[in-house]
Amino acid sequence: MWSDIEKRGRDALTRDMTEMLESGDRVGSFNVTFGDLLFDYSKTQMSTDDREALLTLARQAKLAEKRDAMFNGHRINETEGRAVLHTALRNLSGRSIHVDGADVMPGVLDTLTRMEHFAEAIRDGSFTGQGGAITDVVNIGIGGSDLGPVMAYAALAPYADGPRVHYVSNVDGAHIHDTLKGLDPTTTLVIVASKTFTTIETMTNAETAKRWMAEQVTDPAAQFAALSTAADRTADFGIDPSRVFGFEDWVGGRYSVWGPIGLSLMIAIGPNDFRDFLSGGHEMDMHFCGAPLAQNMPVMLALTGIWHNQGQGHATRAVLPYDQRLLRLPAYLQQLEMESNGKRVSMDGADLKVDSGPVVWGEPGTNGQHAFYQLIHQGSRVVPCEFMVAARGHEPDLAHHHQLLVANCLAQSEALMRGRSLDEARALMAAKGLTGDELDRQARHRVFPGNRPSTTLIYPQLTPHVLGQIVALYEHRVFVEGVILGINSFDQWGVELGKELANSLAPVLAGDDAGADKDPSTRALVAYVQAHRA
Ligand SMILES: O=P(O)(O)OC[C@H]1O[C@H](O)[C@H](O)[C@@H](O)[C@@H]1O
Repeated sequence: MWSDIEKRGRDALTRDMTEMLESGDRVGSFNVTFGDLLFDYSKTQMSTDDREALLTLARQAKLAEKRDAMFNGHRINETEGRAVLHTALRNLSGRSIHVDGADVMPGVLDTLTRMEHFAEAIRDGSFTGQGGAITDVVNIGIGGSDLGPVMAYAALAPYADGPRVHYVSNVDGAHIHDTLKGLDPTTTLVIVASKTFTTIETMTNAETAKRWMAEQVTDPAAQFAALSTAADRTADFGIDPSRVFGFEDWVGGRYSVWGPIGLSLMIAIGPNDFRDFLSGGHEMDMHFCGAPLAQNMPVMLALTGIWHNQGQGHATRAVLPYDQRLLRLPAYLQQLEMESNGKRVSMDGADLKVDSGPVVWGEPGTNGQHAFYQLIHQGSRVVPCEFMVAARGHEPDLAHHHQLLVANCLAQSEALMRGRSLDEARALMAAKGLTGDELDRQARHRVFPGNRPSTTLIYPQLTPHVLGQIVALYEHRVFVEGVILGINSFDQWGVELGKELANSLAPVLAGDDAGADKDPSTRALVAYVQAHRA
């Protein structure tokens, strides 16, 4: 089956997308609408037959069964023996969900209610710091305990009417130093967000924040809250259980923004808007579970990804939101997609027969246009581009900005597809008065090969509800790609080795260990640091 997809994908590389669009009702057929969203994948080289083959691939991978197993709490994360139920965190339907016979929903909803009371108390000033109402919230976390709330807080800035929220993730002291500088410890709430409550970066930053607060506050722990699955460790840190919001091991870190890890977002935008975010995600869940595969947005987004990556051999994918407030979405999706599907063995431990998930990268438009789009248009490698844009912004007075933004977004996908031929480039140079060899040479630099694929996701406006739909769309896309690749999208063993070696290097850097087991290159780098750090 893979050989068929690979052959189809490679054969299609020379197929003319412009011609494909002219024939039949490709525009009407190569898109999916759901709720507020329109996903257009007509500017690709995928034919109707190819799409059928991809759908067959999905069916052969038992996609529907595996999807149902996830939603029904089966332990599909086999290498960690865990269920995968981030969808329960946004299940506002009243449906119960069982893990090993026990309904998890009462616990989920109870925690949601506790979060809402706490968020409201901060927002209305009934919970105060030792110097008065909370003005600033500092969320300390990394990876999944950071990227989701960071991304969503920026995305939903128009809805933020609570205290300011700041995010500290990096163990680099510069991050916490620059964040705390200028904050008043007596009116700051620190949230320590860590599923495991052992992550070295987070615990180091949390201790530093506690010392900072202790300089001016008699009871620093009273201005700390914790989000974690490890209640015992939060207690050891000194955080009162009334400000600990727990979750279960069936919430993966990179899928955790919907639950307690989203507390900073909830404090910023308020519980009602947070519920809108959840309901957007939940609607996408219902769509994913109910829509036929060919009209299923996550499925078609995933199959387009498989087509471009494994089928056509394009090793990267660019995510290009024409939405400045989605500036952290590419980083969020890097964790979601690459930590989930960057794996070279299948569920049973055998080597994958095809490449694992692609390298994901991107920046908001229009900024990227003035930076890396050169390569996207004229480089020798093809980069499938995933554009996204809102029909309207949040600034009615600046509607002309938004119109320019949308025009640029649509123009880029048009330019990628259309390109500019040598004849067209020659005509341009002739019009400038060039002739002979000079005309030819200058024209060649101005050729755009075109026929480069892209997809576009359009939504009316970036509301909490729409953001919920988009994030859940991408989560399920990752799931579908993982199922088709036959891998476990829910573990992350690939991050462990570096952590272990960092732990063993710390005493070497400190000079307490000679580092005899380290390679010559690493020893030389250590020696450099030791010589220059004084
Ligand atoms: O939430 P924590 O337990 O602190 O984990 C934070 C992050 O670190 C780990 O190394 C994983 O790579 C991430 O998936 C996780 O989100």
